[in-house]
Amino acid sequence: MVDPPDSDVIEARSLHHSHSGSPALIAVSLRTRRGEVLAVHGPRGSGKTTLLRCLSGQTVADEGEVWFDGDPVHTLSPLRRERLRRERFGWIGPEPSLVPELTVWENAALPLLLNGVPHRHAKAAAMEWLERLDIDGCARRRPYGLTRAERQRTAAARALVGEPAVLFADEPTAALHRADRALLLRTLLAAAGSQRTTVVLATHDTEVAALANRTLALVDGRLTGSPDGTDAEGMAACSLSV
Ligand SMILES: Nc1ncnc2c1ncn2[C@@H]1O[C@H](COP(=O)(O)OP(=O)(O)OP(=O)(O)O)[C@@H](O)[C@H]1O
Repeated sequence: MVDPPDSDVIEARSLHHSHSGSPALIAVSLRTRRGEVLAVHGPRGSGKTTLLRCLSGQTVADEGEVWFDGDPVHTLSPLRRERLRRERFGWIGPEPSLVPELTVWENAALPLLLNGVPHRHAKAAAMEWLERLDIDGCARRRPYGLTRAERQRTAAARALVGEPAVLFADEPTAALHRADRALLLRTLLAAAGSQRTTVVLATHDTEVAALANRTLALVDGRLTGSPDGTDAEGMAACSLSV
């Protein structure tokens, strides 16, 4: 076996994955570094969601390896992978999937509450993120009746509240208007900078991908260009005007 990586937060080695016999990922290898924003850019159906699910341990690829901070993810039991996801990773998808019975702050605090953090601390942390996302005014409401942008901001707070080592963001702004996109992206990227959270951002939007430190292009399940993604330098130049 090849030595485990030491300084990379996430490393994927030669991932292959098929859905019902149809290949979605073909020999995908990549590395992330702590605190960087890595965009995986590709058209619809190119395999971005499948890749993020494999990297985050939601799916075990048919072949290949995923490592997190020097430890294998692909060999963990489903229970250990679930725990890893809950404790070290955050996830935000294109559609805000909130628990309808819980209030906005309870939804945002959920990862902490599930990890046994005392109620008072969990609420304070959730309120802080809701404030950063300018949705604290809705904290006591339930998701029903909120706009899609408000629900997505709540989902973003939930993804960030546990200060994850890695935030997986799968088309997080695809369903939002331009102004809402800017706030969400600004907050995600600021969080990455302030708490050294690594962000793996899947997007079909070149403007969004341009905000990342590095961009990898995924086409028909294959990464094009180098696995180190030396093809793009984004963040410093970005205007965050998306
Ligand atoms: N559960 C599934 N069952 C069967 N095929 C699937 C499944 N999930 C994805 N696929 C197929 O695998 C390929 C890659 O899909 P994936 O969702 O990973 O791509 P994507 O780049 O995230 O696309 P999108 O931006 O539309 O979400 C597509 O051809 C898709 O139709």
